[in-house]
This record gives sequence, structure tokens and C-alpha cells, in this order.
Amino acid sequence: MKIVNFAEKNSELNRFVAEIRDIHIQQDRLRFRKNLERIGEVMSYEISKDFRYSEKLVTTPLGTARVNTADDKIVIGTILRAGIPYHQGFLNYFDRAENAFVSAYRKYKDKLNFEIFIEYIASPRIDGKILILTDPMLATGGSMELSYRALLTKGEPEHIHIASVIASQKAIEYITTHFPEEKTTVWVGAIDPDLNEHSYIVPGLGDAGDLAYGEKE
Ligand SMILES: O=P(O)(O)OC[C@H]1O[C@H](OP(=O)(O)OP(=O)(O)O)[C@H](O)[C@@H]1O
Ligand SMILES: O=c1cc[nH]c(=O)[nH]1
Ligand SMILES: [Mg+2]
Repeated sequence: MKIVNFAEKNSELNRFVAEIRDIHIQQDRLRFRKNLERIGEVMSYEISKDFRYSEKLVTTPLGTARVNTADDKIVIGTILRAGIPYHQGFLNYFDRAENAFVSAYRKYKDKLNFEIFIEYIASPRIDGKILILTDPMLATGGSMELSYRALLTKGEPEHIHIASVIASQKAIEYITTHFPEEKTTVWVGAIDPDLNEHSYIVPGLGDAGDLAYGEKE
């Protein structure tokens, strides 16, 4: 399985990731959401290099230009809530893509133990399409896997791109054993070493959904 870790190369994307992590900057919700969106845009550009292209003829006012454009059918799938601004970044580039939304939430039995529940799914058919699953945080990898399984009720994608901003090392291992090896690619802004006892990524950034939209009850 190909795993692309953007932190291994220096680029402006690192600054966006640094800002969403930084306790002095991340409280600015508008900037937090905008940075998730910008990271989605940068990742879209990189992922687009893996698509299939063919030459098209474009009529300009002065003649005909030959342009290589992508032929793949793309579905951007997102996990609520923190996925929303990140999703928008992908949609800014893949503006002709179809879209899927899944809700996944942690239901705590006590302070430390939780189950993940999927209650809502809105998706087109995904057979033979390129499915880009976007969620800024991959902590245990459980929400991503369950969301993928929920989307499989809508067909079998040709390829799956998993895009996250911060993943734990454990989640990367989880994804490599729970997604089809031959047709999954993982794109992450950074891979962090630890999960704490609440299964939050350490150092991570905290709760992405709360930082984007405010605390919930
Ligand atoms: O890999 P996992 O262990 O499943 O954790 C990751 C999930 O946690 C976050 O969502 P959260 O449950 O905080 O929901 P929210 O976006 O509504 O805050 C994140 O956006 C992922 O969906
Ligand atoms: O570190 C984590 C884990 C789950 N959800 C988050 O937003 N952050
Ligand atoms: Mg959250």
C-alpha cells in the first residue's frame, strides 16, 4: 500500500499543519477551518497526479489547444463533522466530483471506552469510481474503516485514496491491515507517534471537530 507522508518533504503545507496544531493559533476557528481547506487543496493537487489522463481538444478564440485532462469519475467521501472544511478543499479542485457524507461518532460507555456508530449516509453509487475518503484525524482508524464499510453498500470503488491531516502510527498500521492493499493509497500531512488513554493523537492537535465548530454537549 502506498503511503505518502507530506511531512517528509518541506513545503508550505507544513505551515498549515503547524497552525492547526498550535495552541495559540488553533483557537481562531475561521483560520482553523481555512487551514483544513487549504490542506485539502494541496493534497487534491498531489492526488490528481495519480489519475488517468487523455488528450482533449479545446477550442480557444484563436485556435485549438491540446490539453491532458483526467478521465476518472471521482467521489469525495467525508466523515462528519471535522471532515466538512477539509472536504471543501478537495471540492475546490475536484469541482465536478460527486460527494458522499457519513456520520461517525464515538459513543462513550465510560471515560475511556467507546464504540463508533454510523447513523447517516448520503452517497451516490461508487462502482468503478475513485473514492477519496477525507477526514482530518486518523486516530485509531476505526471511523475511517466503518465509514468505508458503510459506503461499500453503494458499490465497489476502483481505487480508494485515504486523505488525512494527522494520523497516528497505530492508525496507519490499522489502515494497512483493514483496507485492500492493491487499491488503497494513504495521504497524510503527518504521522504522530502516540495515542493517549482517550484514543486522542499525541501530540496531534486536540479535537478537530470542536476546534472547527465549537464544543458539543
Ligand atoms: O480514528 P478514530 O479513532 O475513529 O478517530 C477519528 C475520528 O475522530 C474525529 O471525529 P470526532 O469523533 O471527534 O467527531 P467530530 O468531528 O464530530 O468532532 C475525526 O474527525 C475522526 O472522524
Ligand atoms: O486526536 C483526535 C482523535 C479523535 N478526534 C480528534 O479530533 N482528535
Ligand atoms: Mg471531535
